[in-house]
Amino acid sequence: MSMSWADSVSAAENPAGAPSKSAYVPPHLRNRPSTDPPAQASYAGAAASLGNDHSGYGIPNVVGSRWSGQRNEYQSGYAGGGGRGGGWNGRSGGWDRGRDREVNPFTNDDSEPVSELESSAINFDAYEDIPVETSGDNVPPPVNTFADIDLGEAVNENIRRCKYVKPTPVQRHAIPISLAGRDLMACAQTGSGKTAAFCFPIISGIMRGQFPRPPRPRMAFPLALILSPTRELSCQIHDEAKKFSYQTGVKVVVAYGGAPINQQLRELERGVHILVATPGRLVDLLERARVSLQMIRYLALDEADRMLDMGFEPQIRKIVQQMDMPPPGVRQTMLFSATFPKEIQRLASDFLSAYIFLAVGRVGSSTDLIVQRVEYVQETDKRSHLMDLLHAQKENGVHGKQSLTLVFVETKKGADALEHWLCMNGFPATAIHGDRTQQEREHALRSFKTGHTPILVATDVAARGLDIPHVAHVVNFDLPNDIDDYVHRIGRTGRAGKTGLATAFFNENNSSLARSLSDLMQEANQEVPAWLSRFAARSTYGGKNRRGGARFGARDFRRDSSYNRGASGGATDYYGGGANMNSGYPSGGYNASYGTAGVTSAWD
Ligand SMILES: Nc1ncnc2c1ncn2[C@@H]1O[C@H](COP(=O)(O)OP(=O)(O)OP(=O)(O)O)[C@@H](O)[C@H]1O
Repeated sequence: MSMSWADSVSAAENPAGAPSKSAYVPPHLRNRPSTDPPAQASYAGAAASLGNDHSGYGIPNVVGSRWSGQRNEYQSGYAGGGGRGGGWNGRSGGWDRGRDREVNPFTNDDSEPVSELESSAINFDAYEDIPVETSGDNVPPPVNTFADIDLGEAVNENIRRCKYVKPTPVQRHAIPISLAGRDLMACAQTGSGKTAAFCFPIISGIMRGQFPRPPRPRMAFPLALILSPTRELSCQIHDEAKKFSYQTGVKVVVAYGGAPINQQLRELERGVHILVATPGRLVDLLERARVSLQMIRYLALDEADRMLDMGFEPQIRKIVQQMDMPPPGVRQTMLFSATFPKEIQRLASDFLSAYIFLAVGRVGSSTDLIVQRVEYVQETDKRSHLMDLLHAQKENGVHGKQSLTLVFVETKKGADALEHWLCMNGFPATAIHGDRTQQEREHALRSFKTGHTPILVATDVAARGLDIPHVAHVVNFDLPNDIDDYVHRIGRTGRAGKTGLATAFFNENNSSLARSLSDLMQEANQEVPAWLSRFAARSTYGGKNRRGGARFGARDFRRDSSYNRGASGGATDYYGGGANMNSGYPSGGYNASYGTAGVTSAWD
């Protein structure tokens, strides 16, 4: 089957101000009447300024009168896009303080020097004919070029600096949907450009929006919140968002655990429009009353299914539903991932209002840019087998400075042990896992990215989102229990139209994964070894396998008959029936309930 990207180129359960009895109430929320909607009027597009006249709150003046003579009015209106009156036009709008301190993010790239060139060399032909499905009411049509989207000149200039020639398929569909002010649940394959798909509309919306003045000094009132599950991913999104927002005046700040909080607090005090954060550190900042979410206009969850699974859901509910964030419908919410189990979709719908579901490629599928191999290897033979692979790579010249190998293991101890063993055997390796200090984690990643240590041994902490150029080979030394984790792990290679290789060591311990692995490989046009098919035939779906007893492939859970029967009126509330399918999907869905996916390694 051809699998490429087609078009080439509650209202919250517990609304703000009504924390549950047992919930922690930060000082700035205490004694608030429970019915007080946070800054409601401001979200109606009322003219207000985010200008900072508070001492010590040095954020740029978004639409304050001081800048009125320098802005361009945006003529193309977007419903719900945050108002039209204010647009900034790149360099003419900017920070009233600290502007000249804005470091040029395009000269501050610690990745390989070739990376910029490669961005422009994205192989869009690889993405022909990918199935795209949208469902929901009045889905805005996709665009073909960045010029078709009115993101503003400053953002367009940054797109050119990034060397993005045309939008990837998920960007073609997701950006117009978001610019139209619609909530979105988007599923697209690893490495397909989801970060820009949610960053561009947020930046553009903040640039053209009119927002009220932050009510308090010494407290940060971001307009947009981007949550991601790991520190490294948050840093990466922050770096990307800074490139996309360079010289727009939109200020992006990152907050994540393991790094000194005082530095992050100082940064926040200087002002923030877009806060990129890991959930744990954000909860800390909220509890210290140093951040308020009452002005949040945009909420994006990257790796949304991970953010809503057992490990993170309570923290996310606390942040989104139990603090002072405006409810769905008032804020705009965007959920992105490469995988979206139906049970997680169901949970996620609590956070969304009349949303559009977008699937580019089959939900949870892997890209066929990645050649997948599975080898039968007993536990005791894994090290020597890995050594053979690495030796072969060396001999074939695949393993050079530009080609990196990422080796996934199940445990932190296992990562330490394998790193040590590889180094002892003459293979320059480093490791990343949750028991390492943040400094060690960052050092390991840098050393890997620059090719100094071209082998990185990692737990699942590195499985999601990380965009490391030149990862030529992903080895699943230990396979995960969950097929979605496998999809994310192998997705560290074969990104942005490039090809990659993924090798998995399989043995009896992985029997429960056999069927979903075999289905996934078949679906991605990979050769499935006969022995794996035999394992698959013997095994049933189950255990921690989220796909349950269904056929591979999933879609908007609102289209399930069980959902429509079970939800009293919910089906019509959520899903207006306007489904758009550019290509057929198998009728099977997820039948089994979502299991307790292993959350072992230290996230955040
Ligand atoms: N329009 C574009 N043209 C060229 N390159 C692009 C474009 N959009 C994104 N990229 C590049 O593609 C790579 C992958 O993008 P990104 O990290 O956003 O993928 P992703 O879909 O979020 O992946 P994952 O599911 O693993 O998180 C990045 O290096 C990014 O710079």
